[in-house]
Amino acid sequence: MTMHTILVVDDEPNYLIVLSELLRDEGFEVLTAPGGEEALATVKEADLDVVLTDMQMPGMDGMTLLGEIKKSYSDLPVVIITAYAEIDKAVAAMQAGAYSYLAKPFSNDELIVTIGNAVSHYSLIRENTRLRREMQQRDGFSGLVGKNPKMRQIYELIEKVAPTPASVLISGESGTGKELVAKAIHLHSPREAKPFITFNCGALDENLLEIELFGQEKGGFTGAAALRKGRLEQAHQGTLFLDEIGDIPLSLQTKLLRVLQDRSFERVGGNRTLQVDVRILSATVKDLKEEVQQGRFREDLFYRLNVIHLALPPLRERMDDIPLLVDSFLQRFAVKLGYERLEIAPEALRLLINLPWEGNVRELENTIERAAILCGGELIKPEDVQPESITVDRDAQWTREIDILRLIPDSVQLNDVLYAVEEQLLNRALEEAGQVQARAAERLGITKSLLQYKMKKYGIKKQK
Ligand SMILES: Nc1ncnc2c1ncn2[C@@H]1O[C@H](COP(=O)(O)OP(=O)(O)OP(=O)(O)O)[C@@H](O)[C@H]1O
Repeated sequence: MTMHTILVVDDEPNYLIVLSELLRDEGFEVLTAPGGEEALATVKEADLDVVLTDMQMPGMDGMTLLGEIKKSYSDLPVVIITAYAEIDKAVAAMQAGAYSYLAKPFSNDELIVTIGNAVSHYSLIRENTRLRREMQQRDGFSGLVGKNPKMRQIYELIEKVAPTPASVLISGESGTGKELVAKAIHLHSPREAKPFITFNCGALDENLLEIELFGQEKGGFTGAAALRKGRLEQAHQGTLFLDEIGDIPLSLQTKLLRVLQDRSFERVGGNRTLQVDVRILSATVKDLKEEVQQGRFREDLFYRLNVIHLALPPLRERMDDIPLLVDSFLQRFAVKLGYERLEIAPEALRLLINLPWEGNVRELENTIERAAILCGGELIKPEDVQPESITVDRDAQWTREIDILRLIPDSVQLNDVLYAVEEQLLNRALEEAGQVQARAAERLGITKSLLQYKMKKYGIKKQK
């Protein structure tokens, strides 16, 4: 067990001895100071848990010492000892930030309880600060990778809201990690061991959607052959994650609102009212406020879902996280593809850092997976990097019209042909685009950064 250190400050040597002995007997480590100045020097040097000081002392008195300590060590608890007749001074000390006071004469028990409370209070503050610092240094949280300040704020919010029953609305562009965030909230909540059920509100037609979410009674007016429990019931005692909530039809919004209000609902085709214990998380790429204004989304439902709002930043607003994300994907795909080693060449990484990433982290993840396959293991090179937004049209008409092979002499090296063709294509595209690189890249269906990389590779000089 760690020993807690108390600094006792008093100009009366006998009193100092008595207090120190008492506290030592209780297992505290005790340092002493005969006055305010000496005490301040000790505060700066020692790792203290509590300062216990007399109010009245010659030179720097207890009140001034308190003020000085609070300037630099605002969390360190200071307990003031006052004469019973000077209770007004004790009140002033409390207002100035003292943790507590002891009015003379006080009993041993009073002293020990007050100091014990101050020690526990400070330990809690220190633990919180340590956790916060640890969190600030983290590279990720619960499967989410990234240490950009915007992501760190998200981690902090997740930690705060996860233990509560509050409904959380997660917004963000496609591929920003909304589902991962929902899972992290569930995993840090008291419902962690219970089901996490996802329901995609935009996937099916209206009737099927209702059955899928609320279930269906056997027989009833729909004549269903068997009873079917919906996702809502499957999530009982756990978490229901409503993905693409902005797509849920208006007709189902009323029924969902009731679930949010009192956790009650009826299965389709029945009139038995059932109760369910679920926490509701939802996600949207749409601006739900705008949907409310357009009359497509119920305002009361919006407020019920949006008790806490978590807005995920697009990848382009946290480009500094790309190397970390790439690193984690490299590790994942090396294992998945059975490679002993998988790394990325610095030029290839540089290419990735310059792309717009409209598909966010999902697009980056897919790009790395494709590059990992294309490179065949070990090292991803710039030519292996082909983001999703750049697609290859294998059915293009021209490939069927021209017999390219007729133009190529027999027994040539594959790379010689590819390099020659690539170089000529680059030159032609640049010429046709009036040397405007962005336009040339667009004609070729590659990114500007990749074009620049290839120009360097073939020694094609910039004309503009
Ligand atoms: N911060 C992140 N760290 C690691 N992987 C991430 C991160 N964000 C997203 N991903 C990965 O990107 C992919 C997309 O994430 P997810 O499905 O959570 O996004 P989404 O915002 O819910 O997308 P959509 O709106 O299209 O459903 C997943 O494979 C996920 O693992």
